[in-house]
Amino acid sequence: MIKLENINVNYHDKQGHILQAVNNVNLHIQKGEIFGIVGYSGAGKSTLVRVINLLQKPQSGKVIVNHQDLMNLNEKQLRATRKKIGMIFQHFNLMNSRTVHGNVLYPLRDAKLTKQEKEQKIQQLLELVGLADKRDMYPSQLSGGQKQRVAIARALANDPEIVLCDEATSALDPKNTQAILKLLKEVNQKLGITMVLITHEMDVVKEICHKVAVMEKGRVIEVGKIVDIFSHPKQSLTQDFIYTASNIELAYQNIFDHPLLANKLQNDCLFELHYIGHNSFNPFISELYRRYQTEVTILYSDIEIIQNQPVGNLIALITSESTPIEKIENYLRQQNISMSRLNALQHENYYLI
Ligand SMILES: Nc1ncnc2c1ncn2[C@@H]1O[C@H](COP(=O)(O)OP(=O)(O)OP(=O)(O)O)[C@@H](O)[C@H]1O
Repeated sequence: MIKLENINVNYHDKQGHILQAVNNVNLHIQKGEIFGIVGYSGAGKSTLVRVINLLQKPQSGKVIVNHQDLMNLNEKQLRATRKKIGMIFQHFNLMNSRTVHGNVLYPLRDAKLTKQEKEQKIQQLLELVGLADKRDMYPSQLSGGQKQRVAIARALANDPEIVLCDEATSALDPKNTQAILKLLKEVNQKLGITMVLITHEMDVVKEICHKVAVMEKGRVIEVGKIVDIFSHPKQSLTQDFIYTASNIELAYQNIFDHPLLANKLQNDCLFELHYIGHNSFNPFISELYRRYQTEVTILYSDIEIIQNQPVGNLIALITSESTPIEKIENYLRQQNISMSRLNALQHENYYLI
């Protein structure tokens, strides 16, 4: 559906220096997917997402949407294509002088529909986003979450095939964030709209995306299905993002600060285990004891359901007197449980070895 090939975007700063905001990016986004692009501020996410509808023209590369290279379109063709790509912004970008109804009507001003058809459409959209009773209100009379609902209705007015969401929930409180993510998911499922969602919050990605690309300094450094990325992140930046979206970092702090654990940490091996799918329910801890008389003390554990798959994380002390730890690692690997040993003595800056 969307193919970005070798995209490069450069900016010039006031001193005339070139800044490479997007550096040779290749992405393939399938029809009907919710695709997340995550990265810290300045990574190039907004620039990249604006390339998809050519609001930002790249210096080089191909932007292919529905088998059409947008770089080859003339202005009129591009305007028609852009109508099929809706956009939602962090700060809603509503017109304050128009009512909710007026904001949703605006993108329909040139549509080849009768007045009655337009009214019917607006009514349907306002019902979809749960704002039918607010149609005559002005943006200043709405909460942030309600404003974003208006923005979503407006983005859907021209029956887009793609919706680009630029930090759509970053200005909202946690409750409204959840409600807007739920609505976006519904829109994706009911209308089959492909969504590209940029954010600096891995929690948002975890909640609704099917796939994610991680960006750093203009480059895509890792891309994959959510479950794979969360269970086996390859890059340390990806791991950082995942840690911030879980309680694992706090768990480490508590573990290393705990006076009773300090001695134990000197003698026993501390491990981080990750597993996905059915393994989350396998009684592997009792199995380790039965097979190898190995004791596992769980210091932290959680199981999340990501894209309908259980994903488990565990921090545990493993005491194995008679069996070499390599044998245990081997056994767990056979169960598709990945295991990393932590050097507990370096706990100021704990690290995986
Ligand atoms: N119009 C511009 N002129 C010059 N530099 C720009 C322009 N727009 C963005 N940049 C720079 O390009 C880089 C990428 O910016 P971009 O906004 O795409 O990143 P981002 O990941 O979306 O960040 P944020 O989450 O803060 O919006 C940054 O260093 C930014 O300062």
